[in-house]
Amino acid sequence: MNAFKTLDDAALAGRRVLVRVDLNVPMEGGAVSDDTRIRAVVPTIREIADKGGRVVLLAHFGRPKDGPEAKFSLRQIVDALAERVGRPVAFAADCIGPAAAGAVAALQDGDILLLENTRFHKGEEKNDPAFVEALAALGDVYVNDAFATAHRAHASTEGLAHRLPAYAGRCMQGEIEALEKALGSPERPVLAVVGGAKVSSKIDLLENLVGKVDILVIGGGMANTFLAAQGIAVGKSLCEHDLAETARRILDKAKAARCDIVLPVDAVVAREFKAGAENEVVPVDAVPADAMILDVGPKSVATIAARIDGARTLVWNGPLGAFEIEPFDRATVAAARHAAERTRSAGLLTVAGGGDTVAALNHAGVAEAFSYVSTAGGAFLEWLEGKPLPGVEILRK
Ligand SMILES: Nc1ncnc2c1ncn2[C@@H]1O[C@H](COP(=O)(O)OP(=O)(O)O)[C@@H](O)[C@H]1O
Ligand SMILES: O=C(OP(=O)(O)O)[C@H](O)COP(=O)(O)O
Repeated sequence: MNAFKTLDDAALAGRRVLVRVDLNVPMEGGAVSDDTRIRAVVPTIREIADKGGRVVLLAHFGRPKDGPEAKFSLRQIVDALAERVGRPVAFAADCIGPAAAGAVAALQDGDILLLENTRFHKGEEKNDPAFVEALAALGDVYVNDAFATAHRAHASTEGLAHRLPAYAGRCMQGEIEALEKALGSPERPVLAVVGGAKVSSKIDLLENLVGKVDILVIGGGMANTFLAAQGIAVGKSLCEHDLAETARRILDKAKAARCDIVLPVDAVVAREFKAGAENEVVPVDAVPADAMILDVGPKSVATIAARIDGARTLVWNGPLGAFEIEPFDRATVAAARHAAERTRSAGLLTVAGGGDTVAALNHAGVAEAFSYVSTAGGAFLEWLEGKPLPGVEILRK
């Protein structure tokens, strides 16, 4: 049972409906390379439009630092979105002000409009009341369908719910129901795999996670920070050296909580971040000073596979390597296929999430074989560690 209101409770006909979605999709060569997050919000968009609502979509894209930048523009998503929804989607070059107001005023019942990246305004991440007001002026009703961004207390994910009648969209509703069903009381041992590149925004949550899971495999860019914290030289690898103390604290907490931490013992290193770059496998304590770790090595993959064999539940966020560029996809693909095989043959419960993680599972051809795939990475992990998600909590009020 959900304590929050859903689209079943909302009067939508003739209303301007501000719908927060997560369109933070992976791109390659200017095109959407994995459309999972787009497809996830299509039911909500169509339902609101079919009920006569005027759909005004709010979303972020990437992490722009200083205002508008073409590479972070949602304009590049419009065609892919319109194609998946199967209807025209208009676009406004700003999410507040005259451009947005004009585009919203032009909408007829059932029309769909996407507003430019909310993060082009500093007020978004600050949840600034003036920015919330500017957004709220564009709508009569607020729907949050962005579970993957529900761990952020931003203007479009949290602030608006204070100002307008607020409802959960179908993706948000479905994610929470599915995660509660799958992981409400997970069978042990529970194995978590955490990798990826968002080290600073995800490392803190590992402190609670080690109290919830039996084994934590750390890979990807995240592993480099833990290796460096133990005095291992990681060359030019993606690594947040200033988080060494945090990493050491997490290792201590894990020991106290009897959570096994599994770090890579070998690595695939290269001197260039590009497909087909010359590479070699080295022990993690022999990374050349001018090279970077782009994947975990084969010995580490064998250890991860053995840990998967011993688990009853697997939760996964963050690729083990830079899977977008071959051959640095090998560990992620091998581990994903192994997990999928254990799901089929041994009833392992496999739950994975995150924009790039889902893309990696699709790349490995196993997303369908996992028990459940969430659109969310960081939000999924925070949900798992038992932390209230601001975007969800405000809907429950
Ligand atoms: N060793 C590494 N060095 C650099 N980037 C890495 C490494 N391992 C993984 N990555 C990158 O991490 C990114 C995904 O991280 P993240 O955004 O945290 O995952 P998700 O979107 O699934 O939550 C991918 O683009 C991948 O290339
Ligand atoms: O891609 C996202 O999260 P994820 O990388 O944890 O899956 C969400 O869109 C949130 O993005 P953010 O981590 O820049 O706030």
